[in-house]
Amino acid sequence: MNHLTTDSVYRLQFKTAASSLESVAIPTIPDYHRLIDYVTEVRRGRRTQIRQFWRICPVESTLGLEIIEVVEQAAIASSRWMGRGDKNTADHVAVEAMRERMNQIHMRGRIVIGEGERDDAPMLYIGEEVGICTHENANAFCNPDELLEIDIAVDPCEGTNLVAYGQPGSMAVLAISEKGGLFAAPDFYMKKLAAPARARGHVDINKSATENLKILSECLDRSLDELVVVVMKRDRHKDLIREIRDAGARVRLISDGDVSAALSCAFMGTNVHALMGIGAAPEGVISAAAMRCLGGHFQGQLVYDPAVVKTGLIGESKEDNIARLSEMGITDPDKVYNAEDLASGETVLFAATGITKGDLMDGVRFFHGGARTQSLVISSQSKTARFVDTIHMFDQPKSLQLR
Ligand SMILES: O=C(COP(=O)(O)O)[C@@H](O)[C@H](O)[C@H](O)[C@H](O)COP(=O)(O)O
Ligand SMILES: [Mn+2]
Ligand SMILES: [Mn+2]
Repeated sequence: MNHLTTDSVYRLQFKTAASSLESVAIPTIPDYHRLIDYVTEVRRGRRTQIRQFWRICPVESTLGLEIIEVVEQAAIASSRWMGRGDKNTADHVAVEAMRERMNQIHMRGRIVIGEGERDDAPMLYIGEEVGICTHENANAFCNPDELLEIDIAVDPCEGTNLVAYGQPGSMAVLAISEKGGLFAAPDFYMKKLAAPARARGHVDINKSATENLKILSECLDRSLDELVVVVMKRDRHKDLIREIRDAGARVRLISDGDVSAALSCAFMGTNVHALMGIGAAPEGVISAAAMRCLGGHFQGQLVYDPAVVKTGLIGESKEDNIARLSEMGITDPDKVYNAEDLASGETVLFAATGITKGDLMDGVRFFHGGARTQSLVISSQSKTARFVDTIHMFDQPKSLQLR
């Protein structure tokens, strides 16, 4: 199935006796007589009784590009509030900009991770439908039934404090998959372990930090003191930080922004070799989406015991938290999720634009009449990680800066 990328493949739509409209991705426009073979092949040998071939069209050819604009617009809006000490506005304007651009895209989207499960957010709330084909009058300009439903996880301003105080590592970010392809993470904390692809499946969240560092050192062919682990600077991580240092590795403390840290693990040259510790679960799913596409290691485990994390997202009682998880269909609260569990869809797309400068992307830079952004778009289908450098012209700029 391929509906999410910009690659030059086609979508064959057909009707069967049992279903109204279905579609499969095909690599080229085939000879008419080969259409049935294609459908059978894609459906892994299940021969399908085609009642009517509907049409062959390019896959959603603009989604990959438009999604870049979604994160770019959110980042630009937020970065106008960089360094102003007002995290709420930096967040709010990013949400507004992201939503506005998203609603211009020819798609049927649904927010599965958004602006808070509990805070009655008016925009990009969980369950909100986005995309032009979800509008009330959509029938006037598109046939919503022809479009695949997609799930979207957003964090329009990941690292609101970082933006407010001009610190590195904030970004506008989202992940997309077909319906059901992203874990609808509750507003809970999550213990996380991210590491480079070479350590994938070797390190394990169930092992101690000391054991994982030894494994990491072997997998990466580095001595322990050549390893750098990112940990969020929180009281809950005091023991973890001591253990990492005692093992001989070095710790890079961050105040916020663990999505950026997880992503950094997947790229050599960032000097980040692991992310350890507890952050928010929704950010865990977004990180997992990127790591799944990049082949990096990511594991997450929900934290529901207030004795482990006392502040923030979760309730006062462990039992209440387990009950809340169970209401959401999470019957094994201790389950360790791999990247493929958290972003299980056949096709996964990840996009981020730096708000402030980070390990992988520059932040938004304004100039007279415009701005320059750097983004990263990762696609599981095309197996690409594209760094996109964009000049935005707001009005008639006096000059365009090359670098
Ligand atoms: O830093 C973060 C804040 O995200 P945002 O609210 O979108 O600006 C995330 O990267 C963390 O994963 C997480 O939200 C944080 O660790 C949880 O909050 P805290 O209680 O401060 O640790
Ligand atoms: Mn966040
Ligand atoms: Mn945020």
